[in-house]
Amino acid sequence: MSEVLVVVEATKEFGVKKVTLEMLTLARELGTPSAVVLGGAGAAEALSAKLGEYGAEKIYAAEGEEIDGYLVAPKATVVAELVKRVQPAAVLLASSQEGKEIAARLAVKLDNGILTDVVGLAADGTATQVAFAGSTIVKSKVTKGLPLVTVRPNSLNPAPAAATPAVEQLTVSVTDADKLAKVVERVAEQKGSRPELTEASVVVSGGRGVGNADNFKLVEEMADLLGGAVGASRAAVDSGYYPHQFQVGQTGKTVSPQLYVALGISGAIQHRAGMQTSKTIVAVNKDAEAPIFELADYGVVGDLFKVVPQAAEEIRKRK
Ligand SMILES: Cc1cc2nc3c(=O)[nH]c(=O)nc-3n(C[C@H](O)[C@H](O)[C@H](O)COP(=O)(O)OP(=O)(O)OC[C@H]3O[C@@H](n4cnc5c(N)ncnc54)[C@H](O)[C@@H]3O)c2cc1C
Repeated sequence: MSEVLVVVEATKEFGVKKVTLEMLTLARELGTPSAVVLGGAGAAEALSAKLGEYGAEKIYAAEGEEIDGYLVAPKATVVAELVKRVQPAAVLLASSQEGKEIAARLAVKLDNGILTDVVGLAADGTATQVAFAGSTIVKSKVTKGLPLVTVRPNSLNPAPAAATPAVEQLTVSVTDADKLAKVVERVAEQKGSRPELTEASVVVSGGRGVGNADNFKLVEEMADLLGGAVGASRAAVDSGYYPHQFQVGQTGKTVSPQLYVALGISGAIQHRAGMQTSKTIVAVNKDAEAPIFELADYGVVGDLFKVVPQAAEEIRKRK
């Protein structure tokens, strides 16, 4: 079976991201998964056990300052060279900011088609995407080159399938043009005990209806009760209620959890763009005409300051 390249997303603190495990699971249905690790020295060794646990038969590693010290351009160059050499059946990247940018550059370098935000990929290269607030399923195929797709996090359940990957170090030869944007400093994001927003299986988001920054405690409390992450609408972020890195939507993060709870959010199209593929959507809004109710599986028309404490109380009881 042909190789399927999976470009690994990982963090120093938490290791391999869940979306990578999803991509390895998907890759096993298409061919033989090979993980591509692009990072600092020793990254492949640190990640190999986890990648093997989810079926990576091989790990291609491009490591060191040439890769880690710059933004995405060197990564795209390395993956493009690898694709030309191994001629994989498909290339999978995460639908993250970085994954999409590498994929776009790859498509240009290889003169290849690209599909983003894919939630499924069949062995014949037919990709599934979800559009228009989840109301339309789109089936598409790359018509030029190989299936080059970015996979939306939380699209499938990662399943382990043990393998013992051999690690192959790649020779990194990047051009000066790849080094035009250098990383000068890295500051670790302050993280609490909550899951990462794009990886969480439960997201509780607050909008302008939450009223002020202090009231966001209510949103946080609900998220903690459900073991979820906190999100926010742009209006909430712009009003200073919650930090920008938690914004969900077109100009924020894309989430696709099992459960999305929208508190005091109207459901503007730009907000929907970031959460419409959530499996179950619950909305609390005092306006029965709010567009979020067109999308919600369960809706409560009411004042969130009355509804949320009651819901929290009930969840606590059932716990
Ligand atoms: C180019 C562009 C990009 C954008 N990108 C994004 C994006 O990434 N993410 C995003 O979210 N938006 C984005 N927006 C903004 C978007 O259009 C909306 O303005 C925004 O989503 C509205 O946020 P909201 O629903 O919190 O606020 P509002 O639209 O003001 O809605 C607040 C809601 O809270 C309800 N409410 C008020 N008080 C209570 C209460 N006590 N209890 C219950 N309900 C209550 C109201 O009935 C109302 O429906 C973008 C806009 C543009 C033009």
